[in-house]
Amino acid sequence: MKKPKKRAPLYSPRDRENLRWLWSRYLRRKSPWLLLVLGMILIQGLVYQQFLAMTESGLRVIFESGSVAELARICAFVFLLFATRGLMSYLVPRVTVWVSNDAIYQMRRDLINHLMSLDLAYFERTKSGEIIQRLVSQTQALGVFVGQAIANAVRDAVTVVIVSGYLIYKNPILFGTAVVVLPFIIWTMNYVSDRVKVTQGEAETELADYMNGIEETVNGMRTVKIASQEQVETDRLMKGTGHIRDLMNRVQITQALVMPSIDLSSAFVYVLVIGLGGYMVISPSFDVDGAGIITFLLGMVMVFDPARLLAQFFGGLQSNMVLLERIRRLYDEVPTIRDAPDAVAEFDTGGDIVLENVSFAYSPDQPLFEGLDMTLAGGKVSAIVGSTGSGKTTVLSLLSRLYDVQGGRITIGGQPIDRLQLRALRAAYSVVAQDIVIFNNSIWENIRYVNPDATDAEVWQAAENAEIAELVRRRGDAPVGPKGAQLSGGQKQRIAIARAFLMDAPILLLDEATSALDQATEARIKSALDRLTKGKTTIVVAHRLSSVADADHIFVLEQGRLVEKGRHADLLAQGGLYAQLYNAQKEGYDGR
Ligand SMILES: Nc1ncnc2c1ncn2[C@@H]1O[C@H](COP(=O)(O)OP(=O)(O)OP(=O)(O)O)[C@@H](O)[C@H]1O
Repeated sequence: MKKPKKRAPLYSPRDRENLRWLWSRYLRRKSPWLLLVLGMILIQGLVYQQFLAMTESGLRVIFESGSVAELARICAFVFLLFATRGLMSYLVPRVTVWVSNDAIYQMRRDLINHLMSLDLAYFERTKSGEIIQRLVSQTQALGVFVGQAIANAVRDAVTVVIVSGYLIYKNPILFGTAVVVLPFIIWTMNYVSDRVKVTQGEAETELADYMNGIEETVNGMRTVKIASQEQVETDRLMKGTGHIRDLMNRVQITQALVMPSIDLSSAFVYVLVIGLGGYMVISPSFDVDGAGIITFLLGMVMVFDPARLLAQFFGGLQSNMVLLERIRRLYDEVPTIRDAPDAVAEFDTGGDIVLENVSFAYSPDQPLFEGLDMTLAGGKVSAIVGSTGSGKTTVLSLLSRLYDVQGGRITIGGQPIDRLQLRALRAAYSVVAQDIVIFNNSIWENIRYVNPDATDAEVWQAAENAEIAELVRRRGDAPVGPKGAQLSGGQKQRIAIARAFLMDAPILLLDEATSALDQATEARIKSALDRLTKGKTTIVVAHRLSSVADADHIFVLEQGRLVEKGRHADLLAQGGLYAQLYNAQKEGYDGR
């Protein structure tokens, strides 16, 4: 048997909570202004009521007394009334747009701050399209909703209430008969709202996927072209485009149902008023005249227009509830990596870095480290080697708390790193990472990024040390393209090395820092790096074992386990994994 479909509540508790959140966080502080808006809207509603009263008097003057002077007075008053309404129509949006734009500004600011505080893991599981969409289009749409839609809806509601009140006062029987269509209107609104809400949710998800797809294609254009996958990418994007078209059609077609149903009900009401109202004028048992009925009909017209807009507003409200929920959900994400309440900024940056019984997994079903112990001696060069995927980069990520250990602890100079202020901890590292982030700016600005307070001389010195000064001179202020697209891999790597020189932090993390350089450049940079690392705690991750042969300590990882440790010569003598890897590479270089 088919289960009866349960209707989702029109405004779920979560919707109500979201609205409360929006109000208390972004709008309440503007309450005096909003009260002013409400006052102006009330005036607009009263203008309509007064207009109806004036019309009725005017009609009586025409039909009964025939006084031209009286008629002129009424006309002047009606003009004044509408001039007042016009002034309010200008002032209301001015205030509401200002209030809403400011609220959206605050919301974007909070979102940006919140995003910055989130863990790296959040960005690894969230599509960037989704984040962009929240910050750009969803907040914008919400702003328009708050600034225009709500103000208009309040104005319409006030008009409906005031004019209806007046009509009830004038002719309750006629009004009571006319509002029998109300349940039909409410039913239509509910039906439309539910459908719009569901479809809007699907459309938002589809849009985020779409944006993400575009971003992936644009960023991966090199691979797309080399693999001749333009058609595949076109098809993929077109599929998303088609989905969005279909979903938007569904949303808008559903919303379009509102208008005809209201038109039909208004036709019903007009016929009723003319029929029943006309009968009341003709019949001697009612004290109603022609002027009263004409005015009543005019009043019904004046009520129906805002009522129709109100119904439309309720249709759109559901979409905005979806947007509000999406934005709000971002706040449900809480950073886990943050300063402990008693975190300290001072610590012995030159001390040993010790991993004690560390366990860590990116996902619970795939543990990487289980009880890893390592001592990376302060002031010395430690190398971490091992086959690909063995966990070398992860060790560096754990040291800088990009992720937190799930068991055991990491200390620097005896101080657990989760007791240190994050800022202070991260400022202790100069990092040359594998994934180098280059901004679409000049090379000079890219180097300076890590230390905006550095002097020109310091930036030049860093560029000289990293063997990139010549390129800086040649390119001048020219931007390097999105993500440094106009640079070679080795050039990007030298920018990263220059940054490390400029940071000049007490601990150096070098993850495959020179892997993209030719041997001559590598040799030159290495001597500069040797000067940089002197006396500093240095941790080097490298595949090319010859480049770490002179490290003070070498740690060999295999699938997250520490399998060997020692100096180069000792490890070779042991004849274990290190010796095997070294000999295999040596054979490769020797071309045998
Ligand atoms: N952000 C991540 N989310 C989930 N799994 C990850 C993530 N980063 C790495 N891994 C997984 O963790 C394991 C260790 O990765 P890691 O990058 O530390 O290895 P590595 O030794 O540095 O490798 P390589 O030499 O290839 O750079 C790998 O199996 C990898 O697939």
